[in-house]
Amino acid sequence: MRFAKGHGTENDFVILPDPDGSLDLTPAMVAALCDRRAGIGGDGVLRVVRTRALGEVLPEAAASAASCEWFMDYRNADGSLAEMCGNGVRVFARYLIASGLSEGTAFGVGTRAGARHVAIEADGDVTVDMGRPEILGKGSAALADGTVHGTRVSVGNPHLACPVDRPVAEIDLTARPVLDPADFPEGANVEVFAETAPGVLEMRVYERGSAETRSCGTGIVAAAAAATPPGEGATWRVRVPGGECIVYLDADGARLRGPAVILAEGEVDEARLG
Ligand SMILES: N[C@@H](CCC[C@H](N)C(=O)O)C(=O)O
Repeated sequence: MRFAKGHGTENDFVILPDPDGSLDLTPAMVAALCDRRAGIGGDGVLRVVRTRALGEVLPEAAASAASCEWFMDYRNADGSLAEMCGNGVRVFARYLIASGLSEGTAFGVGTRAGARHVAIEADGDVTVDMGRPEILGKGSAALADGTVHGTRVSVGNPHLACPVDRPVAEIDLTARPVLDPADFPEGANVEVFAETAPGVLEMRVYERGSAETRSCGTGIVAAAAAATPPGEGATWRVRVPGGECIVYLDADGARLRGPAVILAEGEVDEARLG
């Protein structure tokens, strides 16, 4: 099986080219590929499939994905599906260009949250139109060292973005946050963030279906949206353990700008996985 390995601010992915949708990608196979000792290692898998070959009925909310030639089939490291991945979609775009599957500097990528428009910037960064973050109300999560309170935000996928009044580095994110299932029937990604300078957020994240990761693009947008007064626009630099992204928020929604790297390509023997 061909694969590539890439990352966006150290949120890392195993990329599986499957243009015609012939790969039977099971949750066990995803978990084995993402295993950092017995597999390739990654926070998730990006299956690169033509939208017309996806073999999955998309919900109404994702109907716009049908207009895109390529679909990002995102799987978390535990094999579960996710609607969107903000770092993943930048890396996916970089892969399409590097492998000659797409041309030009602007195109759409299909996701389970709908079409996402990407633009390759002159300096190599990728900017993604992330849609309008939906503010859904308040929520809380029990972490290993206490309870955090924040804002429930949908960026296509579910988030709880929690402002904290101490350095984010001090927060214990070793255990899976306990959430109220009434608030989050599908689970959620939990961000803790603090404004450390005007226009600058420091953030860490515990990702649904993975664990603490070095970055989460949708989480970065969720934190930026939660930190912005309702009805206002803003530009935030969001620093995460794996680097930095910029979020532009205005009446049209959110754009996420950041790096995307493909660093290796090769072949993996399925028979030796997990
Ligand atoms: N790392 C991603 C988000 C991946 C999906 C997430 N774990 C979920 O289950 O919703 C990002 O960069 O947005």
